[in-house]
Amino acid sequence: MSDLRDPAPYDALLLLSFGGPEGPDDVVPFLENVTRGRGIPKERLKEVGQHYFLFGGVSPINDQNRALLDALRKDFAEHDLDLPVYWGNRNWAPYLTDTLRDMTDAGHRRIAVLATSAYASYSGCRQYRENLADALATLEGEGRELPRVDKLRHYFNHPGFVRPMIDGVLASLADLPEDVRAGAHLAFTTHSVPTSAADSSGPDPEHGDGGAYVRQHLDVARLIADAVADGTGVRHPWELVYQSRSGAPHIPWLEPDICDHLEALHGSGAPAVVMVPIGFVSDHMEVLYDLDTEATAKAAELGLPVRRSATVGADPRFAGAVRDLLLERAATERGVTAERCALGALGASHDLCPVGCCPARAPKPAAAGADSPYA
Ligand SMILES: CC1=C(CCC(=O)O)c2cc3nc(cc4[nH]c(cc5[nH]c(cc1n2)c(C)c5CCC(=O)O)c(CCC(=O)O)c4C)C(CCC(=O)O)=C3C
Ligand SMILES: [Fe+2]
Repeated sequence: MSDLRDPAPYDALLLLSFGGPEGPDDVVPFLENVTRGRGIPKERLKEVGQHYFLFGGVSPINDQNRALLDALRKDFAEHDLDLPVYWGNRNWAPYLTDTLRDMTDAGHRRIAVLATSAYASYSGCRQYRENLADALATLEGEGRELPRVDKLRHYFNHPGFVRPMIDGVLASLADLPEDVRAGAHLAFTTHSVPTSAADSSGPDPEHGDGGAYVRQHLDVARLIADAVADGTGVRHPWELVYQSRSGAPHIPWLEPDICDHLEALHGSGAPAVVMVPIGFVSDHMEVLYDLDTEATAKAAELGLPVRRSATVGADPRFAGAVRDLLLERAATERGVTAERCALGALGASHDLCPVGCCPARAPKPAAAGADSPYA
């Protein structure tokens, strides 16, 4: 086996995700897990609970992760990569702490972690690192010898993440009525976060003006828009907009919201819109409710033709990207130089979050970064 196909020092991969309810009885306890200590207004929680109840209390995220696990295992098997893949969540079963305990007891000592969030931000990166630190602290308290966990770098600009989304936009454009297709706008959407969280996202030198969070999304949006122009011969106007705002109304969050944006586009004469959820790795509830239900109803009310393009989900190219990220990091840990695949203007992201990367409002221990209390 050539060096660059060797997973050592890693002996397992952990897929780390958000988790979601699997039935009506799970919805309230799930929301309590998500919002513990986060100061989200009760009204907002009731409203979000309704989104889940509309879908029988089942979030799509768990099945999406099961499909990704299958795709990863298939990809690893096809590439003679003999590495077990586990799954643990922040907010619902299988819980991260339980999975990490199982992994430790199975003898895994060096674990690579893939979070189902592609970009820098407190919610998308440091919060997962805090969850890893919490889980390690629990296992330490139980007297276990701790494994080392390394979080794989951000993959927003990895070709295996970007290319399936380009195909998705091309498919959505082709699905629009021909008379409105050429004039269609592309509305790239991501999760809104407080502007203070956006401004402090990424390493310190990238703070300010939306931080790494906004810059990374703009880079992906531009990449997709350029590739779509190459593919269709039409340069579709595009914008980066936001969705799924929560929090108190007096706190500023990233804007404009997708629904306001659809209204503005309609008012300025745009004939059609493709909504492109670049901020989401798979069809989360935010995609099914906020885009496919709410924003699509808004567009229907306006008489504006819209389509929502596919998320990456379990696309085999994404599974290949995960293998690539893992082998790249493994080589780096062994002191071997590996190619760091990245499209766009920003280059490959760092392996280890530096001190002060995506800071929390209330500092807590976070694993798998330069400020980790663990080895
Ligand atoms: C940046 C970001 C991502 C993308 C990165 C990533 O994927 O990790 C993300 C993902 C997700 N967010 C999710 C669900 C929720 N997020 C909430 C609340 C919040 N999200 C925030 C940010 C993000 N969230 C923020 C700043 C808050 C405010 C409170 C806080 O600062 O923590 C709430 C509380 C109710 C509400 O306020 O909406 C819920 C229920 C689900 C599961 C969906 C499903 O079931 O399919 C997923 C994948
Ligand atoms: Fe969220």
